[in-house]
Amino acid sequence: MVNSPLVQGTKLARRFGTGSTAFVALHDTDLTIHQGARIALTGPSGSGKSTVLHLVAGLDRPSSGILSWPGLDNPEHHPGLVGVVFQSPSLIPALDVVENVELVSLIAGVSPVQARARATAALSILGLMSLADQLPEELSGGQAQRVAIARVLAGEPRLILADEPTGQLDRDTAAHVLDILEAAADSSGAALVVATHDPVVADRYPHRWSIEDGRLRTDAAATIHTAPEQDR
Ligand SMILES: Nc1ncnc2c1ncn2[C@@H]1O[C@H](COP(=O)(O)OP(=O)(O)OP(=O)(O)O)[C@@H](O)[C@H]1O
Repeated sequence: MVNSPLVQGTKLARRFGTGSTAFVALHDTDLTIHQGARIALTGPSGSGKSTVLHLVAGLDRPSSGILSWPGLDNPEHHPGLVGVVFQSPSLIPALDVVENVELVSLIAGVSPVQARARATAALSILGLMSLADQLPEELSGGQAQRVAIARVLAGEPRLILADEPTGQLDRDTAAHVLDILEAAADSSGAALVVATHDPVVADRYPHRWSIEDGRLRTDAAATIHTAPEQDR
């Protein structure tokens, strides 16, 4: 359901190291991502964008704070519900496109027949079936990134996190990849958070989170705020 909370973070923080060399990559932060939200996460290099995405994706654990999934029956667990698109598509070279896309389902224990059906559906929805038999080395950078998005869609995510998904692409190709990313989110009803340096990319989304030195800021319409200064 749109507008009900999907993910909530309470006083999330990430510190690296200990003692005098400790580094705070994310200061205490409360956040909410609503079902179906569209959010751009902007900030300079090293500001903490990937840190935020990795925590929400469950790829990293907060040093303190709690991440929960109130929109799910069991709010503590979210396996397979988050799809992550990285700057580099990271396709497996020995597998063709449809095999790359179905792999995530196979690893999750889905039957081979159903995994192939999910992969074919994802490629069809995104208009990529013509690439199904190609090997990654035969794809352009933009095509490979679109296949990586199909791979995320085949996992049937409730949330898609994209970390500089167009950072290696020219403007026109980037726009095409973002169209595909948004189509994937629309078709699955997933919320979408896109981390980017690029204001043109950020302007595509109605909500804006910005981060500097591990401190998140937002516009009034967005769904995230940092803790008061005295709490940091
Ligand atoms: N494993 C780690 N150990 C120590 N410091 C780290 C580690 N991972 C990230 N950092 C630091 O945390 C800060 C935030 O890094 P992060 O990768 O989140 O930034 P970013 O905004 O995504 O940068 P970029 O846009 O360049 O990808 C940086 O100063 C980085 O050096």
